[in-house]
Amino acid sequence: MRPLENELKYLKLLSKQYPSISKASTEIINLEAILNLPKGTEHFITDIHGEYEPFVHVLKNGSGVIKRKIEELFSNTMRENEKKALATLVYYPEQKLDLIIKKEENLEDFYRINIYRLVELCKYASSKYTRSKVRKLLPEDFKYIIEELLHESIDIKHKQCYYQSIVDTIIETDRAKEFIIAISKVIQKLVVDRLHILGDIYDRGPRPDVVIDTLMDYHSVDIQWGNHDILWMGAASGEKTCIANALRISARYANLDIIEDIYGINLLPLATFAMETYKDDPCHCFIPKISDQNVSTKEKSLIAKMHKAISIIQFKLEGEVINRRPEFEMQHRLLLNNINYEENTIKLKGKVYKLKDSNFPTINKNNPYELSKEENEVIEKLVSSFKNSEKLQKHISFLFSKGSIYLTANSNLLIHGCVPLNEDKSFMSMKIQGKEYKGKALMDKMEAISREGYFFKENTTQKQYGMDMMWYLWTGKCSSLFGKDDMTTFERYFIAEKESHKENKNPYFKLREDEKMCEKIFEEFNLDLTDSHIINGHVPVESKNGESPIKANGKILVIDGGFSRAYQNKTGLAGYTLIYNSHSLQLVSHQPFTSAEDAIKKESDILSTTEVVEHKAKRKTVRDTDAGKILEQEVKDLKLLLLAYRKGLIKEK
Ligand SMILES: O=P(O)(O)OC[C@H]1O[C@](O)(COP(=O)(O)O)[C@@H](O)[C@@H]1O
Ligand SMILES: [Mn+2]
Repeated sequence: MRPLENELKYLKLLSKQYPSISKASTEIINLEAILNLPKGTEHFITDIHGEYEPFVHVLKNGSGVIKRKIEELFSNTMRENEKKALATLVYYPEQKLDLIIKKEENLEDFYRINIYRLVELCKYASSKYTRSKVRKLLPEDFKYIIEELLHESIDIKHKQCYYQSIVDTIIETDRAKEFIIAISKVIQKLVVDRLHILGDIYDRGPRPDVVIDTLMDYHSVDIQWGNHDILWMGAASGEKTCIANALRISARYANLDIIEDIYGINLLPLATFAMETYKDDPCHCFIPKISDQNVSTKEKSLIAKMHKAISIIQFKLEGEVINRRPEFEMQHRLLLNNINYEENTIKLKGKVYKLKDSNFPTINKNNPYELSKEENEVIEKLVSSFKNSEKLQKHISFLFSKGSIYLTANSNLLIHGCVPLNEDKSFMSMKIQGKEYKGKALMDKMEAISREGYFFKENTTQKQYGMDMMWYLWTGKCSSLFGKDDMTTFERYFIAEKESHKENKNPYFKLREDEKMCEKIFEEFNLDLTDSHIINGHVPVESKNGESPIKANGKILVIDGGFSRAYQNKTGLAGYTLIYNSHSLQLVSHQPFTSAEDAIKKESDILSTTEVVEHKAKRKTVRDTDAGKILEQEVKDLKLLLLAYRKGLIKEK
């Protein structure tokens, strides 16, 4: 068969890279070899909520994968405590070595034994990758040495001397510490081929910035945005309502100093305004949730005032967005105009409730959504601080570049919250700029618009619309990130009756239990009906009440297990992670983690239980993955090129 004209053009281009039959056929052989290798391990983590310590630990131990490899490799040759020590060395090489160097009497001996063990472990962990892939993961400093050590077999007598001499030289030249650190990091990288973060890096916990810095340093990662992430993305774009919300949550969890110290956002204007405006107000509904005993009563009282000030600013600003975007259909969230400012009550869904707090010194009852002059100044200054925070901008542009609303990866659909559905199982639709969208198309559209909110020029209508969309994604009923009909923030602060706090989850959360519904979703996202899964975070799985994270006969996995300390009493756990290797899909549940310090000093690993969700009858190879599909296409193209060479349609160089 003769290639078509366009095909021939393309093949000529390809021939520049593979100018001869031998070059093209070597590449085919290489690609075929890669296609037959076992699929790399994927690691899924969600809802980190600023809890950097357990997150970093789970990342370092690969959800238990490193421990398992040590177990498999050294089961009969090492004691339990030695295995633990080796694992800790791989997780925290710098810190552990600092401790060891101080107290170890025979350091040389320690180095020799551990370098040997680490090289063996590294060999084992790299066995399913090609040499070229492993080479790419090696640090420049030790690239050559590690490669040599990995590919030498010390059982062969004459090579033993060679191996010994390399190790001796490492120790003699005083490079053992650096070498151990380097090879430990290579092992950490080898056990996870791809990391998926299913959203909610931000809010509630202490250091989301450390989480993002860690991710920026990670060798292979993608992110599915959570509602708390999009909130910060909107805030960094300059959207006032997002800024107010993000600050409100930071005040609620007493994390304001981090905003100042890490992101360099000046909170003085807000603090001064709050102290003046709510001077004699105890702001009792706004006392922050603090577990830290070191925070003084005075500090708490200041945070409560700032918390109230920014909350009122938020409610006013939300009114503005709701009014300028009727297509968001959020008019029912206009609450400030339902307050009876004389009687201190509010009318909601036909019922009158007493307000727990009725001191609103900045609200003009005739125009409750209007910001006071001072409030306006505060928020304008905040907008400028958020936009000019170099570190925040660096973090948020990383979320844009590595992230998306959803991702399909190796036949799995990854979404933080849900696929918005109606009760009748149809996809929920929303009118955007005059056109109806639903299902996959709705998510694609919302993502495209959000990107405009960050990347478009200042003061353009597209940018403003994009920024408003990010706020909608935080709280709107058609948002796949939020997945509820209402966010009852006002009610939670001001009304005692719990019935008013209720937020109804999208029907998806019930319907997803049904396998048929999952199949409909797979179809919508062009995924295979039999082999696919949906992976969600967002809603903590109440495992202590018997809820299972595995739903719809294994088609859905919900892995929000409560990294967030604030939610651990709900779940009874400290988080789930998911591992997808060439043999199986495994769910790992983690017990609370004390601290990195304990993990290093006491070698106390996180206690994790692994459950195999699905065992693959046939081991998955690279050929079965998305990357494999691309490689297969390359092989096909190269075969066509070979044919063209043989027929003389293209000349060899
Ligand atoms: O427990 P908190 O911090 O007060 O937050 C409650 C709010 O958080 C939300 O659950 C959203 O956060 P999540 O994405 O973590 O669920 C809202 O629906 C709710 O109003
Ligand atoms: Mn969430």
